[in-house]
Amino acid sequence: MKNIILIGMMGCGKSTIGRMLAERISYQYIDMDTYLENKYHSTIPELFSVSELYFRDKETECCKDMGHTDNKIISTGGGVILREENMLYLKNNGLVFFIDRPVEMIINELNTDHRPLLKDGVFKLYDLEKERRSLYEKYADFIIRNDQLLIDVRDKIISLYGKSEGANHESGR
Ligand SMILES: Nc1ncnc2c1ncn2[C@@H]1O[C@H](COP(=O)(O)OP(=O)(O)OP(=O)(O)O)[C@@H](O)[C@H]1O
Ligand SMILES: O=C(O)C1=C[C@@H](O)[C@@H](O)[C@H](O)C1
Ligand SMILES: [Mg+2]
Repeated sequence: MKNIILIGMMGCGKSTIGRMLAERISYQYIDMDTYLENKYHSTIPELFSVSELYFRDKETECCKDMGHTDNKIISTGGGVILREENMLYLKNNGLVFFIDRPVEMIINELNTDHRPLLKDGVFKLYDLEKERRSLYEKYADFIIRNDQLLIDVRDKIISLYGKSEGANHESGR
């Protein structure tokens, strides 16, 4: 069965929802930011301190790794949509869900430590969202509005995933 890939802005709920999904359907959960930090034995701020390009190249390598897996719940870094190549790897064997949480809600919760792109303040999130929304939408198989109970978001994703994988199964894909 395909991976479930969660994309969206920093702090939109990918990790929280990812862990809830994994527990519910007994899939392994992978947080790509953590995977990347372990793979390269460096923190994200350390990689960014070389350059953003350096970090983005490492991120692409991790997407390539994910393209060879299945039956995983994968939460991605907020900027994964910046390279088409990343999304081709992830979509190779994954169904993509855009977790769409209003920026005002994100700002209430977000801790900006360890987030190089928010070093000038959390309000940079509005600019990032303006730049990135169309990309999240472009790559999403499904858009899930996250302004409701987390458990309802989880169940919606499971239902859409089940229907999609069931349809593929019946058509022999
Ligand atoms: N529907 C919701 N109801 C209540 N709290 C929520 C909801 N969605 C997200 N949150 C809260 O928002 C915060 C950020 O969520 P989370 O860490 O899962 O986001 P993320 O997308 O993984 O962020 P990042 O990977 O950029 O750190 C958490 O405290 C989470 O509990
Ligand atoms: O939105 C982004 O570009 C990022 C989000 C984080 O998850 C990390 O992947 C990193 O801090 C970059
Ligand atoms: Mg996360």
